[in-house]
Amino acid sequence: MPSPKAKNAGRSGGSPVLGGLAKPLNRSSPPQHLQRQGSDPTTARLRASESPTRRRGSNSSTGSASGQGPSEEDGIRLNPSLIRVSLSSLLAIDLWLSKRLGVCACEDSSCGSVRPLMKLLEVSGHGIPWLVGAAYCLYKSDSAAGQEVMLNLLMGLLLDLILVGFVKAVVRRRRPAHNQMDMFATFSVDRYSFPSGHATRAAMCGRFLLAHLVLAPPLRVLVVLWVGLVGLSRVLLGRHNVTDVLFGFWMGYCQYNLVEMMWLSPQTLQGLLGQLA
Ligand SMILES: CC(C)=CCC/C(C)=C/CC/C(C)=C/COP(=O)(O)O
Repeated sequence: MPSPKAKNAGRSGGSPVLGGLAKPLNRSSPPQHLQRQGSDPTTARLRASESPTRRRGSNSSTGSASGQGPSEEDGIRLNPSLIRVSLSSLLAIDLWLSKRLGVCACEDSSCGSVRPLMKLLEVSGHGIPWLVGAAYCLYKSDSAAGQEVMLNLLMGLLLDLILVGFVKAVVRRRRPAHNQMDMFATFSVDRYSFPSGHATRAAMCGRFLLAHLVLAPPLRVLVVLWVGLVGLSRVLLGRHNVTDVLFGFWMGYCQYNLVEMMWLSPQTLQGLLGQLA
């Protein structure tokens, strides 16, 4: 039987790639007023090299007066679009992969038969069982160390709900189109998918259990396995994209650090209660 270890006791339309390159390509085409001066494309190109934009380019250290290679200015303009292209590509891969992995999204899906198992994992990472469970253990615990641990777990769970709700409300990323919105007990922000609340909770609670309960090695492995499976089930059920879950894991991991920093010791608690009374 594990015993608690108290802290004090120890979709956009066009191709993203084309979108990113469109601007630099447009810059090289001759301006309209130059084209009007002569139909000869060579003359137009020569006159284009005299335009203020070109002149500025030729003054730069890497210079492109001869029209060879990108200027420094081109480099500066290319970098942000390179970042944008990389992000768009990552997003496209994320959407594609998440759609392919959503094999339990409905009963008719390729792995629809394992959907009940995935939903069981969903319940195991839901906020309500965790809150009720922690409150019950707090009530039943007859040692100060146990009460301290359960109180801090409760605080962590509430903190998780607040932080995830805040990020979801700010980012407002829609859930995947193939998701069936048949989850039980959700808040209004839970129509958004970034980050996965189940993933943050699983990561935070997993770390919490490993740090504060004395568990036999097989049980420790089971906790880590459970965290991973809860995250995987979010994608298989079609509830989330892969990045929602990965970010959720990272956020939950950091949330645990926050819980440790804000750890309520019996002394702090007594002080707080004393101030309230
Ligand atoms: C006492 C109290 C405020 C309880 C609320 C518990 C509750 C309804 C939590 C929501 C859990 C939930 C459905 C999160 C969504 O998880 P995702 O992984 O789909 O983001």
